Amino acid sequence: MTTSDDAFQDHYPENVAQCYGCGRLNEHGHRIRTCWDGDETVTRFRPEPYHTSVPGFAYGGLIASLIDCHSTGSAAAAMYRQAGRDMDSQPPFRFVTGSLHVDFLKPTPLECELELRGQIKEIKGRKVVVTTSVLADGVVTARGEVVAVQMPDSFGS
Ligand SMILES: CCCCCCCCCCCC(=O)SCCNC(=O)CCNC(=O)[C@H](O)C(C)(C)COP(=O)(O)OP(=O)(O)OC[C@H]1O[C@@H](n2cnc3c(N)ncnc32)[C@H](O)[C@@H]1OP(=O)(O)O
Repeated sequence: MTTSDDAFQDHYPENVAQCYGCGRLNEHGHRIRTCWDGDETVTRFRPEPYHTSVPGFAYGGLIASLIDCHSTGSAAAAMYRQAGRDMDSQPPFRFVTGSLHVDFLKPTPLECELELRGQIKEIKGRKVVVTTSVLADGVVTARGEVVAVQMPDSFGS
């Protein structure tokens, strides 16, 4: 059962909850948590000092990683929402990243909480396209677009 305090990632089945970006079971990962805010999705994340690129600013790979997992989580939630289904219902919708595009618009400061806001651009068949903005103190510093595709049964074989 989904409650208003739950993050999408709280509902990932254990076999997809190890992801470095979003897996709640990965103690070394970012463990991002994403929720709906109306028709947008929101993740808040505070970088650590070791996420540095240029001193004082966040590493671009971190930003890309946050956009990636924020967007795949948003894709899954959007698919459940479109189907009128609870995120714990079966069979699960599991998404992987087909494509990740990131524009770094401004340096992203390290010492503030980042807000990621996602919008569902398209849902078509097994594909969901999500656009995600990264905001630092209300200023958009990066923008990404992710094509998330439902994991085929043959994934990895
Ligand atoms: C609650 C549980 C949550 C579970 C959530 C779990 C969260 C884990 C998040 C992990 C995030 C990651 O790092 S995932 C790890 C990194 N990613 C991967 O390893 C994925 C590796 N790639 C693949 O396995 C495959 O290429 C796939 C699954 C992405 C796509 O292969 P496919 O399944 O054969 O796809 P296919 O039928 O050809 O295409 C379906 C549609 O997607 C489009 N499409 C496919 N690939 C691309 C692409 N690279 N760029 C653009 N678009 C693409 C096609 O044009 C088509 O659109 P149309 O013609 O219908 O319009």
